[in-house]
Amino acid sequence: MDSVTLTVTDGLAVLTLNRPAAANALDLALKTALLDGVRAIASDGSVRAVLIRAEGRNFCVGQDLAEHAAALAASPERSMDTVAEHYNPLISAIAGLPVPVVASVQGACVGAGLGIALAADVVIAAESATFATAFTSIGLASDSGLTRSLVDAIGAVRTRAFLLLGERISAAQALDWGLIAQVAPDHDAAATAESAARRLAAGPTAAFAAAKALVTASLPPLGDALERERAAAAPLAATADHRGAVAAFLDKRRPAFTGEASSAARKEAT
Ligand SMILES: CCCCCCCCCCCCC/C=C/C(=O)SCCNC(=O)CCNC(=O)[C@H](O)C(C)(C)COP(=O)(O)OP(=O)(O)OC[C@H]1O[C@@H](n2cnc3c(N)ncnc32)[C@H](O)[C@@H]1OP(=O)(O)O
Repeated sequence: MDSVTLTVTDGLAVLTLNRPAAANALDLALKTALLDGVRAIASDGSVRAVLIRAEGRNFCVGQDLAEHAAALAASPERSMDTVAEHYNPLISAIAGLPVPVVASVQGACVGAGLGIALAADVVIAAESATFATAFTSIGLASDSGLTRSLVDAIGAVRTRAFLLLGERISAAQALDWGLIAQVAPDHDAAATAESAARRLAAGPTAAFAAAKALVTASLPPLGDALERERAAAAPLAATADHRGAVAAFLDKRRPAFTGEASSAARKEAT
């Protein structure tokens, strides 16, 4: 089964995460296929709007932690290479598309899955959808551009709390915070998102591109945030807190954090 499907009809590209049995957890195959899909869309001049959606109960639960545990065991330092090789290029490619991008979210939208959704322009969620950052719960800080997209959407104070407390919020709360554009009944959400994307695909594409570019120019550079997140990830991957939290998740038990400083923090302190 393909990790991703991509169709283009009447100017609308529909990119589907297709790993429902794993809650669309991002393994190497899915990350690679997503990046290839967005790059194919970027080079297809016939595309006038994009819909990012997912098969199954959950939109995306972020990095596949089983795969990550194996990478950590092999080489903690190298385990974060995927941030530079996959996550950062993927978020940049989505955010850099000159056409309107709609994300249709159901179920859990977590971690890098939240980063993917917020790289879109319009997020339309099913009322039972939930949103979480999850990073600090596994001893990481943040990635997928969320330190820019969250601050842009909900402000730095709420972003800090969202990252530090690791709470899981409802679609209604996300709408109230200004994190997403619309909430629709569960039975209607996918159709609502597709209808919005089809409307955009039939709209004034040049004007949409200009509007996107103007808003982007008013924000801090996404690339800077992605680079800071990448630099922060590797030292954290080497901490016992991170390794222990990933193991605890896979063992379905609560992690016990020691609070040790990362090697980078230790170096800075000396
Ligand atoms: C060859 C090279 C390979 C290199 C690979 C290296 C990887 C490097 C990683 C880089 C890290 C930086 C980038 C990080 C990106 C991130 O996204 S970090 C955040 C990762 N995501 C999480 O931590 C979320 C963990 N999951 C949860 O918190 C909860 O599951 C949930 C999403 C809030 C949903 O909760 P709930 O509704 O209660 O369902 P659950 O029962 O918990 O889960 C359902 C099943 O899905 C499985 N699952 C959920 N999340 C993941 C995941 N991220 N990875 C793998 N599997 C996941 C969960 O285990 C359940 O499975 P079953 O028990 O089999 O039903």
